[in-house]
Amino acid sequence: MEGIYKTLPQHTCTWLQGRVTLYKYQGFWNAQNFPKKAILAQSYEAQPRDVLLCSCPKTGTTWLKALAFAIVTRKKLDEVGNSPLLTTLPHDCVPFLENHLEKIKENHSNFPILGTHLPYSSLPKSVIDSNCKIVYIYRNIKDVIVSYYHYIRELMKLSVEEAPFEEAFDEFCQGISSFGPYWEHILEYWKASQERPEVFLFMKYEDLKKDPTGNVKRLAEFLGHPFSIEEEKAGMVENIIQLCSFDTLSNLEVNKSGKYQADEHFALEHRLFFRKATDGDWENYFTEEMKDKIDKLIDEKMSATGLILK
Ligand SMILES: Nc1ncnc2c1ncn2[C@@H]1O[C@H](COP(=O)(O)OS(=O)(=O)O)[C@@H](OP(=O)(O)O)[C@H]1O
Repeated sequence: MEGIYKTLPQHTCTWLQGRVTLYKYQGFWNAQNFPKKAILAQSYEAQPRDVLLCSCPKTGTTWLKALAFAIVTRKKLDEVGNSPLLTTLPHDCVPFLENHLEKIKENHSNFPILGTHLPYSSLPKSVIDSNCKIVYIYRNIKDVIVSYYHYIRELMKLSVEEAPFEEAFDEFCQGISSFGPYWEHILEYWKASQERPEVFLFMKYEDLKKDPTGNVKRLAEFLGHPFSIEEEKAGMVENIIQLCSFDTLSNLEVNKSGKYQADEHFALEHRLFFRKATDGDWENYFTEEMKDKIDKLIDEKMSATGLILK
């Protein structure tokens, strides 16, 4: 299993000065150690009450995990101010299936919610067979590209001058990015949601920003933990929104320092999960030509879905 990546199509990222090579495994690009992680994750025996929070990187995963965790654990706390989210990175509250299978299994009876960036076609078969609920979050592709660019650039310790954005953009448009092609990742989940709408909730990062109250209530209902009238009157929805907001989370000591141990070889700083969280940051990076190119690409790939990624 160790050497499986050697047989796969590969691409060395020139914009990262050759420091990263991605491999195409089961139709999606990823790091060298991914096939091993995916195969392990696919051995997971899901239970019908499991809920998966699924996403491509940089689309709102951290935020969605925080919200789901706060919603599901709220009754165990005297007040929101005691939440583990104040002292724990959201990715450690809701672990990734592909990174922390053992931890998920240990804690499963207390908290059956897990996160994953796995494409739909790579999910454990048991997730489909058990009809597990799936929340899928996606985001405007242009802001995803900018977010991804800075995230990987910082991981590789390169400055903006050392990592040309134009090349990163071109690569992303070719579908070459971690868990990319981005549109294929969305399309697989979207198609599955057309076949089994009852187990899917699609959420959009920008919608969550525009209407946090409506979307958090929708999420809570889908997770099977709707807010009671008393809770709503007591401001529980707003408290959770506030707790999970970018301002709160990004200013916590735990999220400013500390390292996330993605696996036994790889750790990254918590702060890299929190950058700017603004909509439309892409306007500071895209030329008119880039905007036209990506709009055309997305029209081509997504027009049949009705999902808006621009
Ligand atoms: N609480 C909260 N609210 C709103 N936005 C948030 C929040 N937490 C993180 N972010 C922003 O989400 C972007 C990171 O995406 P992900 O969480 O999907 O990244 S990852 O896949 O977990 O690596 C990244 O976006 P950019 O700032 O545009 O880079 C983060 O800043």
